[in-house]
Amino acid sequence: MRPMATDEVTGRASGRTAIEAIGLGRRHRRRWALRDCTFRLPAGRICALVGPGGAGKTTLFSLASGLIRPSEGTVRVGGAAPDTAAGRARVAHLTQGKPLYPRLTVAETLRLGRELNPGRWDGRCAERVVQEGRMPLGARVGALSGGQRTLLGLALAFARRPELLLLDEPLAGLDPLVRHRVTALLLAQAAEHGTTVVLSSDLLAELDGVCDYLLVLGGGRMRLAGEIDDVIGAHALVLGAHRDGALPPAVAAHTVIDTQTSGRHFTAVVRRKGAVAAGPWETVEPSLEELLLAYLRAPDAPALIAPSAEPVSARWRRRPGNKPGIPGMPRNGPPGPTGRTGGWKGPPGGAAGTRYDHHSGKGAAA
Ligand SMILES: Nc1ncnc2c1ncn2[C@@H]1O[C@H](COP(=O)(O)OP(=O)(O)OP(=O)(O)O)[C@@H](O)[C@H]1O
Repeated sequence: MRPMATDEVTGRASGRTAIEAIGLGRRHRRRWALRDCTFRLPAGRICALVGPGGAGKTTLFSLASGLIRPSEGTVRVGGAAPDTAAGRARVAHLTQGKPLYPRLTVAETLRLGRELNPGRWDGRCAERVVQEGRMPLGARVGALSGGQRTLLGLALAFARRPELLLLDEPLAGLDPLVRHRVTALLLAQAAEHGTTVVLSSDLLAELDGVCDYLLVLGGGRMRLAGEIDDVIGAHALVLGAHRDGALPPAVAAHTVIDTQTSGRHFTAVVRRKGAVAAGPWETVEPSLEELLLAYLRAPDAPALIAPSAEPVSARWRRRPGNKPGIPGMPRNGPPGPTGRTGGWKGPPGGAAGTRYDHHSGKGAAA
């Protein structure tokens, strides 16, 4: 089950934009941490930011929260530059180290949060999150568990009532039960306040139940962007027997992202060019984890930016040399009744033919 609040709360129907990056890049000396990064994140989504170590996730967060400035290109949060007062008011950023003062108590930390955020501090919200973590108000921050520190960081972030919450590896190092509590709280708070959340994580399997939007970075560039359902629907997982290591021509005719072989059997993740032809193989829909692993194993696979993730601002349309639409993808249209732009349904040919049953690991007729 994917999360979601109603369209009214999330702003889907209005087609609002949480983040828009155009040609965004950041260089450290001669090395690019992020390069030519162009995407849009619609407001109201719970978005997974995925990529291998060093892909540029932290750099993207730091640019979107105004901690650092771009070396090239632009990024806007809710239409404002991140390093302006309007931008800062919209964004809360929980960095990987969750910087908290270990000598302060929980109560002192919340008081400091209120003093640093005059006029926009929801103390009740902060206290509710702290209660959820069952942490005594008099406890020193340095004595809290990792999960409690994460919840305290989230309490400070939510109490600022941001439109956009950036969470860098919030689940790292937490045990499964605490991860479950943290994500449940996060989803409940985001739904209640209509907050857009971007969450980086290596826990690929767990993202599936939490997020409805996907950004995948690799080598400092955006490689996949779009609604998780749309991105998954554009691919197929094909399982069968190979002949001398070669995929059947009807399978190889699609854009092969990754192939794994075991004995005489292959498993291939392909980006479909229409429906995968029937044959002596099984075609199912990949799980999010299978899709992400395929892209992480194949750093040179072509990028896929779904229409909903294509910038919509005039700055993008006016950009010199910009052609309408991102190469290889259909053009963005106005938001439809569900807020989806352009009504993109993935490549022609409908669904992959069968759906993957994640519990049995088998394909089932759609
Ligand atoms: N301040 C800096 N000075 C020099 N290089 C940097 C700096 N910050 C980041 N980099 C480099 O930029 C690249 C992207 O780093 P970034 O931290 O954004 O990646 P990441 O995807 O968050 O990685 P991880 O998942 O390991 O945290 C890396 O090669 C990193 O070494």
